[in-house]
Amino acid sequence: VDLAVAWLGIQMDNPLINASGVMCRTVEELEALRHSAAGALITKSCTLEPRKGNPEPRYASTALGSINSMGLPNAGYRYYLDYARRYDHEHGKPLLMSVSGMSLEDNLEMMAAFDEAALPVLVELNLSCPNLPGKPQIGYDFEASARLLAEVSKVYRRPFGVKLPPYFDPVHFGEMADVLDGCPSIGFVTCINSIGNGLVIDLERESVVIRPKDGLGGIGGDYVLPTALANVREFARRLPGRHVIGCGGIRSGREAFMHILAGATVVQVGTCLYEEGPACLARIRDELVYLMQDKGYRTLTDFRGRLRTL
Ligand SMILES: O=C(O)c1[nH]c(=O)[nH]c(=O)c1Cl
Repeated sequence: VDLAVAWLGIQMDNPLINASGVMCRTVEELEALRHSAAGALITKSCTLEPRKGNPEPRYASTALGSINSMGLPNAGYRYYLDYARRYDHEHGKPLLMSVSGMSLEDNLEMMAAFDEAALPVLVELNLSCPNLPGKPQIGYDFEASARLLAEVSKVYRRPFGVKLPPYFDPVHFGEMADVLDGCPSIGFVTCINSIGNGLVIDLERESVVIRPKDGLGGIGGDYVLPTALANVREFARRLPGRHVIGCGGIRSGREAFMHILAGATVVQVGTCLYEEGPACLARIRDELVYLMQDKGYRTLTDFRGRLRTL
């Protein structure tokens, strides 16, 4: 069995990447990922200036997944750009960079800086952070998304990707696919970000479990798998010439297989990585190999996008 993937000019020996935000905020965390079984790694979404993020507790796990309202804590884009400058792109694993500006101007300033640096990285522009009080998710505003992508394409002259929030209606799948179809620079879409503004309740304490936003936060883990798979399949169908990165609910080789069957080129692991640590990537990789062997598949292309309908 061969798990190799070649896409958008990068080669990965397996399709597993961390989800942006998990185990990727500091150089130490990124180096731990680089030494893990990950096929590639992505940095925490960065902003123009460093941010402390929301007050804690801002992350909690449950039996079925996680809730977070981190508030974009990060070291600022210069820190991640510096890491990318020192990175051994030639011999190391591919490096992806997540960008999540607090405004159009901030996004343009950061993307221009990444363009100027001309590093062999892939940029994932985050349209879907659900945890900035008072700020709507760009990904749910189709005109704002189209404007942002048109402006970014002028300052960042290479293919890049977007991190999308989950959509829940075929009309919205279509409207966002039209926006992305109209932007030739989009080489990939990552589906999905956490399901925004869920509420987890601690029954004993009769209380919420995170401090920000009176307990509201993005939901990840088992809760989101069906929604993640639907978004992967719907965007892969609507954007045949672009890659889809599957993210949401992956905690074993089984869900990784499902995402690829639904059309994902590669997949990202979030909540499971946060809870279990980088060792889960080797476990998931091996589970995927065994599952492919059981099913008689030799490569990912043997089944990618071949989800049967009834
Ligand atoms: O609160 C966060 O930092 C955060 N949390 C998420 O679940 N998704 C995001 O894109 C971001 Cl930016």
